[in-house]
Amino acid sequence: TCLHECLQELLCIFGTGDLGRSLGQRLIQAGYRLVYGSRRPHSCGPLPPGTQVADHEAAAQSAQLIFLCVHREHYDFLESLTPQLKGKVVVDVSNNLKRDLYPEANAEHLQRLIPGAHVVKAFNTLSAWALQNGPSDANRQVYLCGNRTEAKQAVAETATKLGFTVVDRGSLSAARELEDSPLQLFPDWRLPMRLTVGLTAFFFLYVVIRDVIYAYVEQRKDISFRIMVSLANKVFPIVSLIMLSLCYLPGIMAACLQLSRGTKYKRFPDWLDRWMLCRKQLGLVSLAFASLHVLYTLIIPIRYYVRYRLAAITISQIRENKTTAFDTTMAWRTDSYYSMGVLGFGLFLLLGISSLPSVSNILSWREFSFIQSKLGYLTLFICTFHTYLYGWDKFLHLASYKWFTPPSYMLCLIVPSAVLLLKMLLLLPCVDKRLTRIRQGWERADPEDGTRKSLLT
Ligand SMILES: NC(=O)C1=CN([C@@H]2O[C@H](COP(=O)(O)OP(=O)(O)OC[C@H]3O[C@@H](n4cnc5c(N)ncnc54)[C@H](OP(=O)(O)O)[C@@H]3O)[C@@H](O)[C@H]2O)C=CC1
Ligand SMILES: [Fe+3]
Repeated sequence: TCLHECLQELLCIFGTGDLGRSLGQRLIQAGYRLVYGSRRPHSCGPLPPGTQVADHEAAAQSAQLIFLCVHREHYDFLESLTPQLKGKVVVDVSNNLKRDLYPEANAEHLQRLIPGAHVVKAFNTLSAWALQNGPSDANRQVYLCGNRTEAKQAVAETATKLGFTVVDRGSLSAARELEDSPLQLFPDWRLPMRLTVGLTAFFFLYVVIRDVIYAYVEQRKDISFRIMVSLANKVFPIVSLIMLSLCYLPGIMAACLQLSRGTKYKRFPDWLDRWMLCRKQLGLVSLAFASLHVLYTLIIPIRYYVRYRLAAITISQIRENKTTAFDTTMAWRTDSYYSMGVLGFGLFLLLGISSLPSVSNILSWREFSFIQSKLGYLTLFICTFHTYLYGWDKFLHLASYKWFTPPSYMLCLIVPSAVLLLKMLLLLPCVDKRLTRIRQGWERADPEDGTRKSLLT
């Protein structure tokens, strides 16, 4: 048994709660020997088979590596264990319920409590559930940080044996960041979401006032039922088209900045940087709204209101014994409008698919930028054209401007039209040549001046 015991390292876990049990089970499966340290070693419920349990003192004494699976609020009891913990590696796995709950990171607080021990922060980004199920593709990484390299190495070795990939994040001062990371709520999505909500609210109010309230005030007609489908199907494509243009606007602005500065070695303003970094999210929201537009359009024929109107028109024509003549222009107009919509949406799907990491990873940089830039502008152009076709001849009719306001789709066309116009200006041979020279660094390259290169190459 001595050989057996000497080969298998003995580890210790403080705390017999959810995480303590799950972690223990994994450690046993990986071939470690394990002793739990508990306040009540004789009544702590079922533990993974093959483990021992002792009081904190005895457990700490017997192992070199101790996982602390106890909430931060209860750390105080460790102070009395100072002699047993001297020189030991103590792993802090704790998380907080909220950001900035304490002035100090849990792991740093722990290191101050037991200065003789080597504290390593690790495993906190995994859940007890993930540990129990073993590492899966989506949850393979263990982040760790600590002040002592040997201590980190010991923890990294254990994590590797459990099948995780270890990412070293540096000294214990990185603990705060590691503790904050499970509490993050889609940080990259904040700006795009605010924009989406703002634009949606604005255009919704706009169409409610302009369509529903206007009809009520001017003609005493209640068409509020239109909010559910008709108005929704105005707001979604409008927001989608604006968001798609907003994807491409920062790139154009960056090019204009570079042109006016005559160099690429100068940092962009912060807001532009942040805007560029959320282009993917802007595009995805836009794609989601475009899909909604497609679905809403598909249900138009089964709407009660539409079927009622169609039947009413047909019946009145039968009664009056009349037939309306076939209008070829109308056929051309509606068909090209639908066709552009379908084409635009198809290209848009392609853009969305190629932005998936598994797809973009197999594309070369040139292929990726061809799809995202060339096909992206083509998508924007087709979707804008689709909207112009929808307006057709209404742009010049005074009757379309109720209360001197343009229809919502005309209002929204301003942004994509401006983006496309600017892009065409940038494609003019003389402008394009100058921009290429700036981006190749041939023109007034002064690296002294700038701290960062542009995101666009
Ligand atoms: N659950 C999860 O998915 C994850 C949890 N964590 C972190 O792991 C730690 C433990 O979480 P979890 O296992 O869920 O919590 P539990 O409440 O399930 O377990 C905590 C354990 O701590 C011990 N304990 C409680 N009070 C005291 C005290 N006053 N003094 C000493 N020991 C005490 C108890 O063990 P005993 O009775 O044997 O002494 C108890 O079982 C937390 O810091 C948490 O943030 C991190 C990532 C994921
Ligand atoms: Fe449309």
